[in-house]
Amino acid sequence: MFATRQISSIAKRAFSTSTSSNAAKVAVLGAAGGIGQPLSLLLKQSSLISHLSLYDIVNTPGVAADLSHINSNSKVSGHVPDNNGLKEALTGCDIVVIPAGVPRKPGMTRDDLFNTNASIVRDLATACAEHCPKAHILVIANPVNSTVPIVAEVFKKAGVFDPKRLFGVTTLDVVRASRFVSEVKKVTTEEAKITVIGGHSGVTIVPLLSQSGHSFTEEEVKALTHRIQFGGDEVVKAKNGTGSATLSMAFAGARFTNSLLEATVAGKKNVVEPTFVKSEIFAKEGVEFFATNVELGPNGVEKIHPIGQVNAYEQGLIDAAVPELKGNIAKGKAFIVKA
Ligand SMILES: NC(=O)C1=CN([C@@H]2O[C@H](COP(=O)(O)OP(=O)(O)OC[C@H]3O[C@@H](n4cnc5c(N)ncnc54)[C@H](O)[C@@H]3O)[C@@H](O)[C@H]2O)C=CC1
Ligand SMILES: O=C([O-])CC(=O)C(=O)O
Repeated sequence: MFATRQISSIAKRAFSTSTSSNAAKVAVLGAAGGIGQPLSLLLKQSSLISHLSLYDIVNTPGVAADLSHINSNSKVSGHVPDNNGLKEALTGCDIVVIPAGVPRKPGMTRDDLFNTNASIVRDLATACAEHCPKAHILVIANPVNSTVPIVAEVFKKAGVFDPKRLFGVTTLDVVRASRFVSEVKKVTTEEAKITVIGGHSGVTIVPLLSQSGHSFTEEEVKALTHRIQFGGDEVVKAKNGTGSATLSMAFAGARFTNSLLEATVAGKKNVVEPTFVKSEIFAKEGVEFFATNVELGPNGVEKIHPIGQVNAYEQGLIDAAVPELKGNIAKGKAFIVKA
């Protein structure tokens, strides 16, 4: 009893109270986890964040106390479920980033996480729809191809869905693609900007190497495509049962969040990031969400870029991705819209 009361009073405490009006309240849900902690550390460095609100079912008071000693200008608060912790974490939020959920172990697919993560994401989305219905929602929790449709359906049910404000975070795929291509072509990562489209699992990850400006042998294309599609598996295998990518994901999640902050809070123009959003590109094939490069603006999605020119090999990859994506999206949707 004493311990619970003590934790909740610490949990509600906000630290380092300087704020700026030209900055946003950003919540990280799952903030005490493998991704959540380094992501929160990276976001603590942003001058475009006035309040960093950390929520998890455990340990956020400690994470918040620790981060609050960093002398950047944002306030940090830590919240756990006690005493309306989720409501306090979310109220007034401009951006909510969701890395809450279990990671893979070797031998699992991302879809194997559905049974556990679907309900976690549904419940967090329900709270967002109630307490910060206008916030931009950035979904990291896997399987992204299904968790993004889950958030959409929860928001639709609550009558507050704005497709311009819902993003599946696929940034890690382009981060990996850039790094892997830079290694093969012996160029800097700035010189290796790779478009990746589709979704975020296996064959739904479609790198468009032909658009990079580099030339590749057929073997290079096949090897790079496979490595980009299954880069997550490399980390899962190397971590040997202790989780999946956390540090590179935190880097990628911070990159996307910072880009969105630049577009929404700082008014920067021509901010483009790849992301899995509601899109017309394959809507006729029954694929409601699709990742392409997206221009971000003050209200979130400003303009969805078309796929552009692809070669026959890439067209084959797209043809394999579309039915898989369709199934993943339908599964997420059906979890909320019961027949
Ligand atoms: N989109 C992407 O590119 C990537 C996605 N991921 C996914 O991100 C998710 C998180 O991965 P890790 O941080 O490594 O896992 P983790 O297990 O280290 O951390 C997850 C955190 O979520 C918290 N959590 C669980 N249920 C919660 C709830 N109802 N409310 C709030 N917090 C809750 C846990 O307490 C834990 O602190 C996984 O689903 C993983 O597959 C991982 C890497 C890349
Ligand atoms: O592979 C996983 O399960 C985590 C993930 O999404 C990634 O690293 O791309």
